[in-house]
Amino acid sequence: MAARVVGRAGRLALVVRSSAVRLQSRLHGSTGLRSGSQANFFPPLEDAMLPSGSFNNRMALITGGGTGLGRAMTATLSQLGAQCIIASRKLDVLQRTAEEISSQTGNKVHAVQCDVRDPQAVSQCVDQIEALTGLPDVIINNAAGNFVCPSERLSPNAWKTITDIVLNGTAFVTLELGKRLIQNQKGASFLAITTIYAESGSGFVVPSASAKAGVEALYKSLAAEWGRYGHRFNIIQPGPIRTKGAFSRLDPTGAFEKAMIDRIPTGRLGTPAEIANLAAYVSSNYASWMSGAVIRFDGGEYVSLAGEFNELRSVTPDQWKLLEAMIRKTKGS
Ligand SMILES: CCCCCCCCC/C=C\C=C\C(=O)SCCNC(=O)CCNC(=O)[C@H](O)C(C)(C)COP(=O)(O)OP(=O)(O)OC[C@H]1O[C@@H](n2cnc3c(N)ncnc32)[C@H](O)[C@@H]1OP(=O)(O)O
Ligand SMILES: NC(=O)C1=CN([C@@H]2O[C@H](COP(=O)(O)OP(=O)(O)OC[C@H]3O[C@@H](n4cnc5c(N)ncnc54)[C@H](OP(=O)(O)O)[C@@H]3O)[C@@H](O)[C@H]2O)C=CC1
Repeated sequence: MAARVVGRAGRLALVVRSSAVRLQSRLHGSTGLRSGSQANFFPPLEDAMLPSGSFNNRMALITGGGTGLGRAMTATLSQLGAQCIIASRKLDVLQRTAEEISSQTGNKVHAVQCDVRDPQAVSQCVDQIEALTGLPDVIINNAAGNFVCPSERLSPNAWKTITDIVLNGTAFVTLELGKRLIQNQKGASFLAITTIYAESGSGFVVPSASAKAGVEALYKSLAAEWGRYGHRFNIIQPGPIRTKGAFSRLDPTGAFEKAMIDRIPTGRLGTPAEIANLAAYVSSNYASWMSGAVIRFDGGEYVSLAGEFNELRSVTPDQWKLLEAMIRKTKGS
């Protein structure tokens, strides 16, 4: 009896799988029933969302603002009236970005060299910022380092490098600015960019997952402790958004991109402009009651990965009839 049931279930699984695969390949090539077409329902809007002038007379520091998502956030804040300071290791990259954005928006963008792993460099960077613009009203901790690597291949220095940039770097920038802001009785909005796997953990990016989880604990803790000084602390967890920095280190051959898009319910990657709009909102006075928030911004990828029955999306209506009939026939336990 048991063998008959197992046999029938096995045959059904085969039928379900092979017809799903046939349908998938007819619609979308070799894998992924759902990628592509549903993305038409979710077009990315690229223009700045907040009213122009929302950041007039405000100073914003964006770490890692020379490239990728940090650059997009800088462009949006600058367009909305902020005077921005971008800080990271590569001064030439920062200066090029600063000039490009300033020339488009008409608002000054300052480039300051800083390795966030070095607390002394961070302190000197904040001295420079104070001299250039005064203490910032908006701080976005966006700088990060990452690469995919089986954990058994990680050297102690590889671990230290990622955790120093992501967790210690964020802590050094946040504490240095926080202390000076408190001394000057000035409030500010702090935002940290983490990732969806800060919550779940993830193999093959273990130093990054551990450090980003630490950043989330840091920001939630300070949201509770430093509200009394006028500081808000929030977190955005982005899903996949194409940047050279991330994709060259996490999917160097491009082999995983299609499978990744297939599991995103909105059927596409995010765009830098979309996350820039969210970061601008969270950092603006429109969000002055938001603190301690963790905002997942991933097109639905996290819940899609988490639900153990989500693969049933590939079951066809005819197969559902068959499955339902089998389930209804079951009596007792
Ligand atoms: C499934 C498909 C996925 C596709 C895309 C998914 C998108 C979703 C993404 C989700 C989260 C993303 C999070 C991110 O943070 S993305 C941002 C990535 N950007 C960066 O990393 C930019 C900055 N990175 C760097 O500068 C370097 O990559 C760095 C290695 C992090 C730091 O550079 P540097 O200080 O120069 O460090 P070293 O080169 O001296 O290396 C230090 C140490 O680390 C070892 N190491 C370096 N690379 C690797 C590697 N690939 N594998 C193993 N180990 C590595 C290196 O050997 C050194 O150790 P040791 O001295 O012991 O040799
Ligand atoms: N793109 C994506 O899909 C996702 C990205 N994220 C997060 O978004 C943020 C931006 O990533 P993304 O734009 O994709 O990648 P990038 O590689 O473009 O950005 C990382 C930035 O961090 C700076 N940086 C690295 N190390 C240091 C350091 N020691 N000191 C100061 N700055 C440093 C780099 O500048 P420099 O080399 O000049 O120092 C670079 O500008 C990161 O926090 C990342 O974890 C999270 C989830 C998904």
